Amino acid sequence: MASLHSHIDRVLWTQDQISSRVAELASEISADFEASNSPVLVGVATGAFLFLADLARNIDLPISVDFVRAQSYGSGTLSSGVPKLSLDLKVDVNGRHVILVEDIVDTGSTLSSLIPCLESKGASSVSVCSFLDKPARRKVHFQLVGKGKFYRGFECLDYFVVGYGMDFAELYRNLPYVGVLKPECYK
Ligand SMILES: O=P(O)(O)OC[C@H]1O[C@H](OP(=O)(O)OP(=O)(O)O)[C@H](O)[C@@H]1O
Ligand code: HPA
Ligand SMILES: [Mg+2]
Repeated sequence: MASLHSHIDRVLWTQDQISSRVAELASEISADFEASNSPVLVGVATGAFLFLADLARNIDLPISVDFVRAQSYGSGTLSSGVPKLSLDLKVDVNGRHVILVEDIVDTGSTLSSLIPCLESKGASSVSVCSFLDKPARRKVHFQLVGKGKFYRGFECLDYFVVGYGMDFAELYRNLPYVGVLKPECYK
């Protein structure tokens, strides 16, 4: 049977490169907050699930973890521009520092919709930690107010990438590295 890996044209970040960068991001976050006022990591499902799990395990603070859901890509490679959001948090973020954890910032519309929602729930700051940032595709520039900070793992060139949580048509999220599919697999 053909391997999942045979669908990949090019690996952009290997498993080792990912784990060392995630550890660096976690150290930066650990240094930026006090244990007495530690952040809530809010993962944006589904794409952030692996990054959130790895990041959280490397943070040396008593953090809380929760999820929101956002969907704007469906089964293609283009954003609808209007993310469907589900914001049913279990953790009360009122008066807490929130870090929104994303797999990728692409057009910016998902974060531009989510950040004001977290602010309106009373978060004392909203930061973003995204594994990838693809500035070449940006259409909406998200704003971080006050102490909000943008942590980013790697800058991504203008490729539609898969792996480490990121999908094409709900597949390939389980690849432990990030790569680009062979052209025939995007059909
Ligand atoms: O900056 P943007 O253009 O808004 O793109 C980024 C968002 O798109 C992807 O989610 P998607 O909507 O595909 O849902 P998923 O997380 O379930 O894959 C990705 O996980 C980010 O959440
Ligand atoms: O490049 C991407 N890959 C997978 N999902 C995405 N969502 C936004 N951009 C991407
Ligand atoms: Mg997502």
